[in-house]
Amino acid sequence: MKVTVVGAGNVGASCADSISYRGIASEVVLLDIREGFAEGKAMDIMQCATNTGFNTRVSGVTNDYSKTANSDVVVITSGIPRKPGMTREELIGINAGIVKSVADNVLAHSPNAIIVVVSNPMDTMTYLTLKATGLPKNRIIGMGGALDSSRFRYYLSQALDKPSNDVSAMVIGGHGDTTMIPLTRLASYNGIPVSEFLSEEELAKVAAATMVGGATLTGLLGTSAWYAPGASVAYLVDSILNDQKKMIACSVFVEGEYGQNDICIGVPCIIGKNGVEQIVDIALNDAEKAAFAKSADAVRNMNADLKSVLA
Ligand SMILES: NC(=O)c1ccc[n+]([C@@H]2O[C@H](COP(=O)([O-])OP(=O)(O)OC[C@H]3O[C@@H](n4cnc5c(N)ncnc54)[C@H](O)[C@@H]3O)[C@@H](O)[C@H]2O)c1
Ligand SMILES: O=C(O)C[C@H](O)C(=O)O
Repeated sequence: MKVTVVGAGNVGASCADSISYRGIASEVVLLDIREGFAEGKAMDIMQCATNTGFNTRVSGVTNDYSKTANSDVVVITSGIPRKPGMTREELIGINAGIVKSVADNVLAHSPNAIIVVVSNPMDTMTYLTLKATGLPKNRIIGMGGALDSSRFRYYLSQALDKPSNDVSAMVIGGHGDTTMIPLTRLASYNGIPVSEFLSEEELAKVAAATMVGGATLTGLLGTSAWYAPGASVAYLVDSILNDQKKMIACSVFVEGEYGQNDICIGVPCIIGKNGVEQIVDIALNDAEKAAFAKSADAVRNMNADLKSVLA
């Protein structure tokens, strides 16, 4: 199985590293516009093979899409990241043009690929990719919820002082500092509601930390995060290529689910060889419904800025 990762920067390279380290695909192509950069990242990753024991072939190319031909999955990470103090939404001006041209190039060489969109503002870039390519909605998946959910589980595990893998929790809604919805009511520690162990105040703190998880890391690092984003993409790609049918919160095109239409937003999805195989439309309580409607409005407003790119 072949995966192309467009953008060999922090997230793209980390994603290629995670996919090859875990043997998820037989071939990974990294593509970047910076001369020699993807080639260098690919060579560095390949030189891990004997120490970590993987057999994935990783190669890098400078803007040569012919080398990406017939990819099963294409991950788009090209574009600029935010700096401390910025929101993801501020990246739209530069990233929309990049993502659109990349999506056109990708499709010309891999007409059957499933596309995973990572570039920010991710929900809007996912919507743009869907509209610009005209691909069926099951083949365009925005990655954000997998990362936000892993951060939610991390913060819960810190508050519980227990391992993250014993915690089950999901974040839905937009992938933005104010649009994420950590589903605290449904989070559990080994099947037991977390509210049995943490006070309302502690849970509110965990939810707030989750929502600004990306901003916190950007403040510490000077640019946005990459290890957990790369690993989250690999987790999603694994479910596609190996038809695992995992339930993962992804930004997908909704048509009536959660009371919304004509936007891409984070909802629980069954992810398998056909991409998005099902949207799991669970019953939210009134507060969660209100939060989802507000999040959807913000995502919809952002999409309005795409008019000139999609014209
Ligand atoms: N969805 C998420 O959960 C999530 C997580 C982390 C980062 N991101 C986003 O991913 C994007 C990349 O972040 P990063 O930290 O890897 O940035 P980065 O600057 O390290 O890497 C971006 C790379 O894209 C390349 N690039 C730019 N234009 C290109 C084009 N037209 N074709 C091919 N490559 C091109 C650049 O040369 C660069 O190497 C940002 O928009 C960031 O906000 C999203
Ligand atoms: O925070 C960012 O800007 C990057 C990414 O969306 C993240 O959540 O790490």
